[in-house]
Amino acid sequence: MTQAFASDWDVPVKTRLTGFDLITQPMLNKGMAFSQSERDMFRLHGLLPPHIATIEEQAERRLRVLRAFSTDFERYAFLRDLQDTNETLFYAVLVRHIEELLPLVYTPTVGEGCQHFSEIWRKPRGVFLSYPNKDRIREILADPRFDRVRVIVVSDGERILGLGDQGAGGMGIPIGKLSLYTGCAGIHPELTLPILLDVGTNNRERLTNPLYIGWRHERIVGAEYDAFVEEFVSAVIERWPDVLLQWEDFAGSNASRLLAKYRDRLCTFNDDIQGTAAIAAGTLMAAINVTGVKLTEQRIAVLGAGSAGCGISSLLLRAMVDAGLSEEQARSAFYLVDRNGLLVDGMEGITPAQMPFVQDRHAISDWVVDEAGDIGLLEVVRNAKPTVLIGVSGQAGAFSEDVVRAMAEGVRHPVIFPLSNPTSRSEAVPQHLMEWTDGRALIGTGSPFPPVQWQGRDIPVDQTNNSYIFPGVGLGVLAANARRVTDAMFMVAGKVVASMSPTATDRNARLLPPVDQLRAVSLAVARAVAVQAQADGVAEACDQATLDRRLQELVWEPTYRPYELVK
Ligand SMILES: NC(=O)C1=CN([C@@H]2O[C@H](COP(=O)(O)OP(=O)(O)OC[C@H]3O[C@@H](n4cnc5c(N)ncnc54)[C@H](O)[C@@H]3O)[C@@H](O)[C@H]2O)C=CC1
Ligand SMILES: CC(=O)C(=O)O
Ligand SMILES: [Mg+2]
Repeated sequence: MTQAFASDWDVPVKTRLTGFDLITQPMLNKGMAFSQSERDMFRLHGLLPPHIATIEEQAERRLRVLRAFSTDFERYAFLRDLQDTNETLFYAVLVRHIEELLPLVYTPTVGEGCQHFSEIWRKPRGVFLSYPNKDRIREILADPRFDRVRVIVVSDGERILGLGDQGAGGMGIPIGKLSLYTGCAGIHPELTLPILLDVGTNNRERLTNPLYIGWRHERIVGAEYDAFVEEFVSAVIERWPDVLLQWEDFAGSNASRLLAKYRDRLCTFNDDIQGTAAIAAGTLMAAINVTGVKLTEQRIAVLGAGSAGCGISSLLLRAMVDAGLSEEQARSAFYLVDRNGLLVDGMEGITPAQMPFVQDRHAISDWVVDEAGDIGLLEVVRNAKPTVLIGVSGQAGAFSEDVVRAMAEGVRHPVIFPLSNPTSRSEAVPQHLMEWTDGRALIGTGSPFPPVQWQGRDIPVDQTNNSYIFPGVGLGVLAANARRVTDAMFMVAGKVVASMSPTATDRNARLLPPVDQLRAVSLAVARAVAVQAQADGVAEACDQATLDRRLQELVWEPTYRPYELVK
């Protein structure tokens, strides 16, 4: 099949496939939308009912079925099946109904999809690199079907959202993330490849489930794990020297280590560290339009000092330094709280990523704490009076009434972002946050929530999720032909989202553009990221017109093109 670009929607797709072979190819199948002449040419008569449908009609039929299911998990399974049957139609439905479908193909329902991946597995999608196949990685990736791949999302399934180790079921995440690359940024599905590094699982439920599809073995760790990942990355570089590799949902200990190891060897980033940082920073910048508290005056408490917590803190620290603070002043504005409480100097087990954010014991020596001297989130909030509270701990309800009321006593407009996914792991429910702060909270959540009701009004809840960032970063990298991904590219991505915030012109408006504008957001992010890549010297310089043309060529619209038979 030839590559489809937006600009050549009327250029015929050339294929040798006919009959059943054609309609069972998800990327080529049009179902009942094959025209009469295509049915003649490709010997499709009898394989399809006689009616000739439009894509709009097909989309409507699928939507009716989707809406008739009683659970979101059934809807997830139905959409996965559609994606594996007729990919163009899947994206046509997704793009037209992004707000309704995003919670199904992505968080929260994708979490359930990963937990039950083995039960609903039907057709192969992407690549499973299982540890017993460690000597066949190059052979597997050599498949000509992957010749056009330009973006990979890879996971080892160990930290799936806030749901922990899902083993091979973690494949749901790379598939879901790449669906957003196409749905939000228009990157053609053929350019994307989901990969699952199946290195075992320590999840007993998965291991003892007779239907489990993965390698039935406990996780390999240490030198064996590192050698496997090294083999994978080397094979990727050899197969696709210019590919963009996105790491997703690796456990904290591996996430930052692997990023540091590989970020100078290929074009790569970790979405949980860097993408999350950009959307948290962008949403905070939008909140500043409302609160009027400058970035340099913010005090930031973060619950969960893992990949996302340290990534967010690092990017915000950089932004504060850019805004005029010294590094030391900026560091002192962060209060990172993990399982053992506030990170303070001298604490055991501090990781390199946490190190810049440990609080000086002397600086907090006058804090009022209980007799045992424990410094948990409540003590931090009472003493530090944070202006911003961010949750990336995966601990449902961790922003308790005590914590939130204490925060609301200390600041006029508490900025509260319970970012953990899926919904069941959110640190707070927005309606409670509104009630406990007398309507003063500015809220952003990782997963979608219904509007909050306050004083007779419905107030939308903004989804502070890296889905506002990574599709656009990917598109920008591809358009610029960037060789590396820099931190500045994420900073600019966050700023672009903030610049598109409705609060930029109306202080009473919501913080983020609504989800149904994700395509426009991704395009704006892509443009800025591509320009930043050039400024950072990781992409060849090109003029704006060239960049715009490349972006236009890359953005695929899910419509059917005419087909031509290759004899
Ligand atoms: N909204 C968004 O776009 C994103 C949300 N997330 C969510 O953030 C959460 C964390 O993700 P990562 O940072 O990648 O995971 P991680 O495993 O690297 O970090 C989680 C941290 O929370 C700490 N933690 C666990 N229980 C705690 C407790 N009771 N009190 C304080 N800290 C505790 C852990 O020790 C760990 O350091 C997940 O639920 C994930 O879904 C992650 C990335 C993006
Ligand atoms: C959104 C995302 O990347 C996560 O929850 O892991
Ligand atoms: Mg993630």
